[in-house]
Amino acid sequence: MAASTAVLLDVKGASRSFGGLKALSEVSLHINKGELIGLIGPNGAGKTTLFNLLTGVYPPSTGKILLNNESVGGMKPFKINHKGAARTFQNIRLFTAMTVLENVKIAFHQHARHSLFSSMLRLPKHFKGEEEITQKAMDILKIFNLADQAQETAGNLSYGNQRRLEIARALAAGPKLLLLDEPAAGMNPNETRDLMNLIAWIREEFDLTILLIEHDMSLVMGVCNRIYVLDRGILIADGTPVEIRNNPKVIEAYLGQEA
Ligand SMILES: Nc1ncnc2c1ncn2[C@@H]1O[C@H](COP(=O)(O)OP(=O)(O)OP(=O)(O)O)[C@@H](O)[C@H]1O
Repeated sequence: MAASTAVLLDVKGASRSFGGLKALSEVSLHINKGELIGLIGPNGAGKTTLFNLLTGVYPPSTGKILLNNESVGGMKPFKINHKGAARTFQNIRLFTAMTVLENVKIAFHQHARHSLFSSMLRLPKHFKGEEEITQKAMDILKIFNLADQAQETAGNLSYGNQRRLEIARALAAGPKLLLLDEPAAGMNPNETRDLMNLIAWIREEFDLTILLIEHDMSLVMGVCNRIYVLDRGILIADGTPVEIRNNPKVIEAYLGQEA
């Protein structure tokens, strides 16, 4: 899909400190609607901190975050989620004792239209809502090839499938912006390739804009339109995959990590 030039996410000079540590310094970046953008950088560069600011886990110490032209910096996570930003976590966060289907349904419930009042009173509208949610959850599980395991306990899924279920849950919120924190971590090369194809596909299918943190460089280079590079809290580069691969600052940051 050709990315339109309308800006969906605009980060202006965002900083975040923890005590004396500046985890992010004056970071400015933007993502246009429909883009698939990579966010890379050595360990401790501030990638997850940026996700945490974008999703309301922490407010920025300074700076602005605009989602669809609306200032969302400092809003509570559920509010930003309702405004259209959903994420997955580096460490998988599922309800491991519940079924695969229940995991997705819970995510839907947070966005269900039927009111708390009708749910409490178990009005007919409630049951209609339940049926609809079950159907929608099953539809998403089908896309992720998890429908056959809908009644399986989530904790029993393979690691790769647990990661896929996390993304399925994030999609239940009907996001415009999907933030994926190392979605392929711990996957084998085949699982990783399948996942990347799936991410490219859901972007089209759900009309998504995606920001992806990933350590696997070939993977980021293969799927992303543009890439931002953080190092020690500072944005040191942005550009196309080819530009980033040849950028001396990026090469130095990564060599510095290995040294
Ligand atoms: N809640 C917190 N309290 C204190 N320090 C924090 C907190 N969150 C992050 N940091 C610090 O901020 C810096 C950036 O961490 P962050 O997790 O954002 O990096 P990262 O690029 O995601 O790293 P990795 O690739 O290792 O996941 C690190 O020095 C980290 O220890």
